[in-house]
Parts: sequence; structure tokens; C-alpha cells
Amino acid sequence: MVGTPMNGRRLSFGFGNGGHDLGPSSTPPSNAGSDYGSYIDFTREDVEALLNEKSKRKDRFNYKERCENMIDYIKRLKVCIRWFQDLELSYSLEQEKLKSSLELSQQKCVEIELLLKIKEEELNSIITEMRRNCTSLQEKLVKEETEKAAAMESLIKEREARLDFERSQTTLSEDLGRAQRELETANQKIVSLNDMYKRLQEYITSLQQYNGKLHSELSTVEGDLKRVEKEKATVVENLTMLKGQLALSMASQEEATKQKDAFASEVTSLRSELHQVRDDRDRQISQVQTLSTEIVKFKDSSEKSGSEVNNLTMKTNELETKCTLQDNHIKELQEKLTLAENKLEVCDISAIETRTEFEGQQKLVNELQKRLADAEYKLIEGEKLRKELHNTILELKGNIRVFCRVRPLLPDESCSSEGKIISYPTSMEASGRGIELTQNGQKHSFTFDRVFAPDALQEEVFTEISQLVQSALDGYKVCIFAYGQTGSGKTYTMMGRPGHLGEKGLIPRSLEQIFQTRQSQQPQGWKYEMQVSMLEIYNETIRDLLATTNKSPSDTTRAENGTPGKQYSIKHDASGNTLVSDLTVVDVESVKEVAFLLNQAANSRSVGKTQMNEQSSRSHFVFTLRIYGVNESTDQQVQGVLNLIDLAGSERLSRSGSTGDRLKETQAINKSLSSLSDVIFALAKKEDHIPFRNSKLTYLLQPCLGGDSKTLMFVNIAPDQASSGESLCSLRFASRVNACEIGTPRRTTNGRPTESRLSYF
Ligand SMILES: Nc1ncnc2c1ncn2[C@@H]1O[C@H](COP(=O)(O)OP(=O)(O)OP(=O)(O)O)[C@@H](O)[C@H]1O
Repeated sequence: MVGTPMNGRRLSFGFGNGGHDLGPSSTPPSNAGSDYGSYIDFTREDVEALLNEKSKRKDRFNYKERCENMIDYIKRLKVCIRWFQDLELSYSLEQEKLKSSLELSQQKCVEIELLLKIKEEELNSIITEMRRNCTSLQEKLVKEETEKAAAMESLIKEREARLDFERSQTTLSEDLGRAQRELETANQKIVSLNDMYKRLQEYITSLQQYNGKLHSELSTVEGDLKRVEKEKATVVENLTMLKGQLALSMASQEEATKQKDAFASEVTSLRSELHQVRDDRDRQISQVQTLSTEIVKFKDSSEKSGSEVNNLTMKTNELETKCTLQDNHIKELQEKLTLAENKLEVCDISAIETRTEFEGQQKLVNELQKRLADAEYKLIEGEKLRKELHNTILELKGNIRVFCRVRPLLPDESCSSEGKIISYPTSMEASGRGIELTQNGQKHSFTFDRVFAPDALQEEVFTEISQLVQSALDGYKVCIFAYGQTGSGKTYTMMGRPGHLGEKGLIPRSLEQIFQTRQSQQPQGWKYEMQVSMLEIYNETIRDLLATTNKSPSDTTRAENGTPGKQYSIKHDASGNTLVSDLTVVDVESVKEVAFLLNQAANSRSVGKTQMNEQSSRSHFVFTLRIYGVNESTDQQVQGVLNLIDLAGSERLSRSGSTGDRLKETQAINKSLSSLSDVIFALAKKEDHIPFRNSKLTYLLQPCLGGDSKTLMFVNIAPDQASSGESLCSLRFASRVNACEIGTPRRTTNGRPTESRLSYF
């Protein structure tokens, strides 16, 4: 580059920009030569500054040096001037060139202008297009901006949220810290709970083992019992046979004795006859001897009278023939006597034989009687053990047990379009105990102590409760009640279908069992007295169903059932018995008597027709059998109670279509059932106050629900789609009942109650 002191700027005259740029250029002219190459970077300001500086520094530089500098500077200036001259030349040449190229350029410009116009048009169209694009872009921009604003807003919000989040994170981390601490304590608790759980598991296992042991013991005892009973039966059979044989041999012995006596008397009479005949013979021999001496005397004095001799000879002959005859007779008699004596001997021998046989049989009988007594003792002991084991098992099973029974679809009920609403799980653990109800597509599962499907027979159902009924004879309070919506099969379960013997319900079957057991326990010394009472709770009023002044079945006025104006009050005594004052109590001796009373009560019951059941029970029916047993040989006493209850059906007013009196009944039924559920829930929660007094039903059931009795609830279920809501409610209620613990059942083995005319519940 060439540095010249022109206007304080660096100057260049190159043709860097296509040869058209006449402005300053940084490119040095190619012909500048190496002589002035080293001055290229000097500007006028530099030179002036240098000169100024040189002049200023006069004092500091010596003159020679300054001259040399000046010469050098002048030389450099000369080179510059030459360079300027060269430049001028080349500039004029360039100008020429430029002029020609300008002309060329002008032509080109015209062309370019044309082209530009075309381009302009194109560009205009492009611009219009661009404008349009621009508008749309602006619109987009606006949109984007609004979006951006929204995004910003959301960003702000997000930031706020983030802040909030951070704040909450802080609190959460504090909470987390706290929770971790709690977790630690909880973990510790879990560990201790796990320990406890393990211990409980072990306890449960040991209980289960104990239960298993009890079961096996029970089965061995039952096996023993059966064996002993069989043995007893054979012994009794043998004994009867031997007694028969004994009676026969005794009869034959009697016969033989009689024969012997007859023979003995015959022998005696023969002997006396023989004796007499011998006496006669001796007399006649002596007569013959006297006659012979007389004959000798007469022979001596033959000469005296020949006729006398003849007479005497005749007499002698007569006597001799008589003697011969008597000898023959004696011989005959002796033969007879020998015969009779032989017979007597034979009879004596057979009598001795019979006696020894009799003695042997007597011994056998004694031995068998001893064995029988042993077997009976074993039987009593086995029965005692069975009772104990059975009751222990029932106690281990828990107190309120729940059985669920699903009735079959009735002819006027149809299966739902979605199929059956009730199913039974088939898994091992739930088999026979589980039930599933589908409502609105949702499946609800429940487990009870036993679930009976619609095909379960009355007999099967009874088999499951027969042990519980047995407990009443063993001195326990037993309560079995049926709960469920109206028409679900409660009365069918408890009473059965009238007129169909095979479909007898639990009440008649229980009574049959009780009376049979009473009969079978008689040989073991047990004597039982039984009393029956029956009542119903209708519209919160107790009615005596066995009162003699009861209305006739055709009588439709319900209010005067029982003794008119009589108030039946419920009381509980200190030993947990429930007393209903003035209630009719009837002594019963047989199933027939009870059946008659049941029939009487059924006629007095409040039954009506509802939309849901042709024969709907409108009251709670309570059947009570009081059992008082005493064993005279062991001095044992037991006092049991069997309560069998058919509750009135729960129903929704909307479905039942009740009005008027029926509406009042329905409300009373629902109220008492809801009191029952309140009591159950309070028991389940182990609350301090259990509202037993809220209804007559719960107050009456107090010992069964909250005391020492063995209680079983049947929850009856209707399988039709329309009842699914009520069925679900019943199942939920039953499931809570199943979870209830009410205390330990107690056996009553004390003496007879003092006031026996009160109904014990
Ligand atoms: N297991 C069953 N097998 C056959 N039929 C049954 C069964 N259970 C109930 N039924 C029939 O269903 C109908 C209603 O039964 P039931 O009268 O026993 O109902 P409920 O629950 O006592 O009704 P409510 O509470 O109204 O007295 C009756 O016709 C009965 O015969």
C-alpha cells in the first residue's frame, strides 16, 4: 500500500472493484516497484507528526542525524512523486478504458434496464406474492404471538406452579422426612406385628392341630362309640337269645321236675301198694300157716268131721290161689317199681344236666350283663366325651355362625337376560362356603360358614344344624334364626312346605331329633322334661300364639290376638335367661303334641299377601323349647333352650306395594330389622353401649346375640334379577354378622328353675 499525505487519508488508485471503483483502495499499484515499497505505510499526518516530533526533538538529535533523516525523507518524497506521476498516467489510460467500458456498460445498462423491468415485474409479482405471504405470515405472527403470549402466560403459570411445586416439594421433603421417620417406626411396628403375626400363626396352627386332634379324637370316640354300640347290640342280642334258651330250659326243667314228681308219687303209690300187697301176702301167708296148722289139727281130728275138712281144704286152696295171684301182682308191681325207679333215675340225671346247663347259662348271662354294663358305661363316657368335643369344636368355630341358603327360581320368575346373578366359586377354600352376586356388571364375593345352593334338600340343611340342636339337649342355649327379604325362603327353611313330608323344615326336624335322642338316652338314665312356648312380635307387640283365647284363623282383626289387654313384658334374669311374663307354656311329651301346637300357632300367625309373596309372614315368629334333663344314675342335670326364629321379611316399600295397615306392618318390620342391624354393628365394633332395647326383637334376642348362647343365622336369598339389590344388602348384613364375636357359650348344668311357668328364652 502507498501512504500519501492526502487529506489525511491513505490513497490508492487501484481497480479492485471490477475496475469501476474510483474510491480509495488498499491495493498497491503493481508497478510501484520495490524502491518505495518501504514508504507505503506513511500518511501525511505521520510525516507531519514525524516532522513535528523531529523539530520538537531538535535538542535531543544532532543536526547530522536530522539531515540524514531529511534526505532520506526527501528521497522518499521523490519516489512518491514519481509514483504519483506513474499513477496519473495509468489513470488517464484507465479513464480511456473506462469511457469505452462505460459505453459498453450503458448499453448493458439499457439491456439490464429492460431486464430489470422484466425482473421488476417479476419482482412486483413476487412482492405481491410476498406481501400476501407477508400478510399471512403477519397473521401467523399475530397468532404465534398470541400463542407465544399464551405460552408465556402458561410459562409464568408454570413458573408459579414450579415455585409452588418447589415450595410443596420442600414441605413434601419435610413430610417425607417425617414420613420416613414414621415409616421407620411403622417398620418397627411391622416387625413387631410380624412377630406377633408369626406367633399368632403358630398359635392358630397349634389351635388347628388341637382342632384336628379333637376331630380325630372325636372320630375315634365316635368309632369307639359305634363299636361299643354294635357290641352292645350283639350282647343284647346274645342275652335275649340266652334268655330265650334259659326260659326254654327252665320250662323243660320244670317239665322234668313235674315228671319226676309224678314219677316219685307214682313210685310212692306203687311202693305203698307193694307194701300193702306184701302186708296182704304176709297176712295171707300167716293165714295159710294158721290154716295149715289148723289143717294138721283137723287132720288129727279127721275122724271128727269129714265135711269140715273139706271146707277147710277148699278154704286153703282158695287162699293158695289168692296167694299165687298176689305173688303175681307183687311181681308185676315190683317190675313197675323197677321201671319207675329207672325212669326216676333218668329224670334225676336229666335234672342234674339241666341244672348244670342252667347254671352255665346263668353264669353266661351274668357275664354278658357285666359286659353290657361295661359297654353302657363306656357309652355314657363316650357320649360325654363326644358332647365335650363337639361343643369345643363349635366354640372354636366362633359363636354367631352364618349359613346362606339360595332358593330356586319360582315358576313366575324368569332368569335375567345377562344370565344368572348368583354363582358359587369352586376353589378348594371357598367350595361350599362362597357365593358371588353380580349386580350392574360388578361381582360381589362373600364367604360364610356354609352356602346352600338352590338344589340343597331340607334334609341336607338339617344335617348341618343337627349338632347344634343336639347342644340344646346338652344344656346350651341355642338360637337359630332366618333372615332375608320377603319371599326369599325363610318360612320354607324353618317350617317347610305344609303337607309335604319330605320338605319338612328345620323346626319339625329338630323336634323329631330331640325326641328321638330323649328316647335313646333313657337307658343311660336320662330323663327329660320339655316345655314349648310360641310368640310373635307384630307391630312391636308381643302376641301369645298358644293362648287359648286366640282368634280363629278366619278372624281378620289382628289387634286382639292373645289374651285381650294382656301386656307381655320381657325380662332377663341374672343367669342370662329371658322371661316373657304370662306367656303360655305347654308341657310336651311327643313330637305329635308339638306338631299340634305348631299347627295351632300357624293358624294364629299374622300372615298376609304382598306383591312379593302370596303367604308373607308379617311378624317375627319365635318358637322356644325349654329342656330340663336329669340323669338319675349320675345325678347330672342340664337345662337347655332351643329358640327357632322365623323373622319377618325385609322389603322395600316401593317393591312391596304396601298401603294402609300393610304399610304400617312393613314399617314396623323394617324398623325392628334395622334395630337388629344396629345391634350387630355395635357388637362388631365392640362398642360399650349395645342398643338391645331399641326393639322388642333385639331385646328378646339379647342373650343370643350378646350372651352365652350358640347362635346360627340363616341368610335367605332370592336368585331373581329383580331382587339383586335386596340380596346384596342381605349378604352384606350377613357378612357383618359373621364377623361378630359375642362371647363364649355356657352350658347350664345347674338345678331346675324356680318359676317354671315363665317362658325361658
Ligand atoms: N329351597 C326352596 N325350595 C323350593 N321352594 C322354595 C324354597 N325356598 C322357598 N321356596 C318357595 O318360595 C316361596 C317363598 O318362600 P317363603 O314363604 O318361605 O319366603 P319368606 O322368606 O318366608 O317370605 P316372607 O318373609 O314374606 O314370609 C314359597 O312358595 C316357597 O315354597
